[in-house]
Amino acid sequence: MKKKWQLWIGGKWREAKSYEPLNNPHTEEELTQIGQAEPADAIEAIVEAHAAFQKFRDYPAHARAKILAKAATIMEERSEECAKIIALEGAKSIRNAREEISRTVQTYRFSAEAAKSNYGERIPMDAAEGGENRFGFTKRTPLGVVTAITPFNFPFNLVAHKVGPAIAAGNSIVLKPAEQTPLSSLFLAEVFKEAGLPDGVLNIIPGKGDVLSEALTTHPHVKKVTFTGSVEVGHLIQQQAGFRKLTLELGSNSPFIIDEGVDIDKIIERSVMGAFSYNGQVCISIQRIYVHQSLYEAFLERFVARTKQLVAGSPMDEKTNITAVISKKSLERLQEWLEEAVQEGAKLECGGKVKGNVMKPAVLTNVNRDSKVFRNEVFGPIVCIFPFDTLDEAIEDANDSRYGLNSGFISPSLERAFYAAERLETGGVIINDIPTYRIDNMPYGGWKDSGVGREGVKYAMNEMMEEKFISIKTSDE
Ligand SMILES: NC(=O)c1ccc[n+]([C@@H]2O[C@H](COP(=O)([O-])OP(=O)(O)OC[C@H]3O[C@@H](n4cnc5c(N)ncnc54)[C@H](O)[C@@H]3O)[C@@H](O)[C@H]2O)c1
Ligand SMILES: O=C[C@H](O)CS(=O)(=O)O
Repeated sequence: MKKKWQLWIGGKWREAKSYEPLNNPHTEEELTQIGQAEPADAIEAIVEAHAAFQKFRDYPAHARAKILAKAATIMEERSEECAKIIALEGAKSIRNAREEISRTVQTYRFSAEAAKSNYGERIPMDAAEGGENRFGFTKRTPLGVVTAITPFNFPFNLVAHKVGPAIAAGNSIVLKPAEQTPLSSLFLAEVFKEAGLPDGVLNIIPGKGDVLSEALTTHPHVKKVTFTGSVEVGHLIQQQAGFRKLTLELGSNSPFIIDEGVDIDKIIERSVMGAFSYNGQVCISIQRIYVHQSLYEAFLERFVARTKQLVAGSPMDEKTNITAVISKKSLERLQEWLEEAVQEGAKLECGGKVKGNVMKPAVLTNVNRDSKVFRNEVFGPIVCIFPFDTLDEAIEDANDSRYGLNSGFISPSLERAFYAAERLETGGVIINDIPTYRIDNMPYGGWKDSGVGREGVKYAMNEMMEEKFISIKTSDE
């Protein structure tokens, strides 16, 4: 590991004015020092990106695809090294970290394919009087400089969901990674250099969000801002970005409905993983489980029993399920919300104890619907379980949220599945599985406060392009 990391601007490492230590959230040991970009560095990166775009916009699709495919292969070859980076800086269990890397490789491969599939539409001009002897079509063209601000929890793959589509479209990028997990992004400097990406197309400037936000969202060269993170910061960015194109991938408190007639033995493992994978620090983590009254007691008993078996330990240990949450601040908030929920009437069925920065996964029942663990996004190892009588009641409860990213519904009845799918107010409805399901080519994004726009490589790429209509008069007759 390098002793310190500089800023990656215009295809070169540049000295930062100041450096801050990056600590391992599990051991609290210092890993390295990270250069902190200032607004002037952000502007320099934007100017470099703008200059690089002037040539990169004309790179043919096959050349962009080749760079992306090569980057994917380099990452695949170095996948264990990448997984260790996530485990060290994000305290993600090494098994989950490996899964993230294998998805990241695929996200870059999807991006390589998307680069070659930028189709337009032929418009039937003669459908309107006056449209005879004209040929009309649409074409999508790149925007220019895209700025990307990313969260800590999937530091390779959620960055890939921005960098991959941006390069596929022919844009240039300035990336500001999360303060907690900058190493995963800085690693890309080497990967894309080796893959043949021209200097200046990808710039990486770690630093503080509030310090860099204005430059990244308001500079005249910036044509699109793509943000993944909390609702609170998303709203600030939306206010700053004005009329610029904007994608906001924000938080949620995902519901999972388990209908009558379901074989619960088949879903316990998946439900526990959906609630507690990466300590619940996943935007589509299961936060609220609604179980049909006829299954409630049995489900609760088995869910709690399996939760108690989860192994807490070091992220580097192959057996570990539960690790340190990302920061002390986050841990304190989780403890506060848990205590408050219990004071407001909830029953703590298991978990909640804290050792070091690790919280044992907590299961709550009888939760008051005004408690923060119900209303807000928990983003930690706490899940709430409720019984329901009728399907309408479960759907109404699931929709009782300001968020709407993914929901899950499981039922032996196709009719009830379609009924629920029509009525659940979320960007994705995952039938017969948990809401935590995502593959990287599916359209993905939120309703309500969970966001604006869609990712999932092809969808993100389309939102990083401008559509142009071209009409050609083919004859004077
Ligand atoms: N919908 C999705 O696809 C998705 C995916 C992952 C995470 N998330 C959400 O992200 C959140 C957790 O991640 P986090 O803690 O890193 O989120 P966060 O909002 O605290 O930080 C995200 C990014 O925003 C930056 N930032 C912070 N303050 C800023 C400001 N004032 N202006 C501009 N940028 C600022 C941070 O430095 C970081 O890079 C959760 O809410 C989670 O649900 C959503
Ligand atoms: O944290 C939210 C992520 O979008 C989940 S996933 O990595 O895309 O599955």
